[in-house]
Amino acid sequence: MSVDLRDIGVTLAGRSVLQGVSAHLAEGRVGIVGRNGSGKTTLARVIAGLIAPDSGTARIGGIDMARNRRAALASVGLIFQNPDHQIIFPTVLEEIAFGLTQQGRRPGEAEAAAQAMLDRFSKGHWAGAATHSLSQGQKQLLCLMAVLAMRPGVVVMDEPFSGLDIPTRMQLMRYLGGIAAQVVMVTHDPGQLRGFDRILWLDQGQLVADGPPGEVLPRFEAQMLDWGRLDDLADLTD
Ligand SMILES: Nc1ncnc2c1ncn2[C@@H]1O[C@H](COP(=O)(O)OP(=O)(O)OP(=O)(O)O)[C@@H](O)[C@H]1O
Repeated sequence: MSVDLRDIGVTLAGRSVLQGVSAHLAEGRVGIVGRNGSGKTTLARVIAGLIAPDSGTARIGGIDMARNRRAALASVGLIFQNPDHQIIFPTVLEEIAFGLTQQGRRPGEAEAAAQAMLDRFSKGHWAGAATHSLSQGQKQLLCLMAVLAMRPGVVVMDEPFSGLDIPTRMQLMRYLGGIAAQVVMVTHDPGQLRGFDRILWLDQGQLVADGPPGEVLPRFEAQMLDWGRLDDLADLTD
């Protein structure tokens, strides 16, 4: 799988949020970093097909999102920053099985695959649990399991680990390390990008660096620490 972004521009509510973002992403693990409001979530949504760019083209696996949206969407899964925006079913098993039936699997088969995904994370006992009764972190894990169960070619994740405890995070990172899908992950934590192949650094809607983690992350961290040392918070707002 690959994600091809050419000269992407996005304007939201009259404000330019992304400008001239171009990158051909063929690497297995791609991280997106940048300050609050730099456009990371917007870019993740463009890649996942939730936002059509105002200019430029986005292709997934060679398919132009604007021309064949259905085919492009079939190969990409998005894990939202806020799980409450993603969960729609009353029970955990239904939530995971739904996507699988949408892919054409029979209900019994979908439920068996959903149960297998739960077991994979030692959460088999969650099957009948009410989704609204889960904690935020548990909901986040549920969303991850639901998307991963569909085996998308590209998984786009927006701060997927923020609510997870350390053992669950480690378990999930190990799992992600082993899946065949291309992973595109937005995070504020460079520590989560160990082992990644490529990092995109966004600032004020533009790509300011694009390269291997060893090159991009030390510069990013140094810049963030420099800005963090400023006492005047007004200097930090855009
Ligand atoms: N629906 C919207 N309408 C108007 N402006 C928006 C909308 N969504 C995002 N923006 C603006 O676009 C800019 C980029 O937002 P985005 O959520 O992509 O940033 P981000 O890098 O993901 O931030 P964070 O790290 O805080 O999650 C921000 O200035 C934000 O206010």
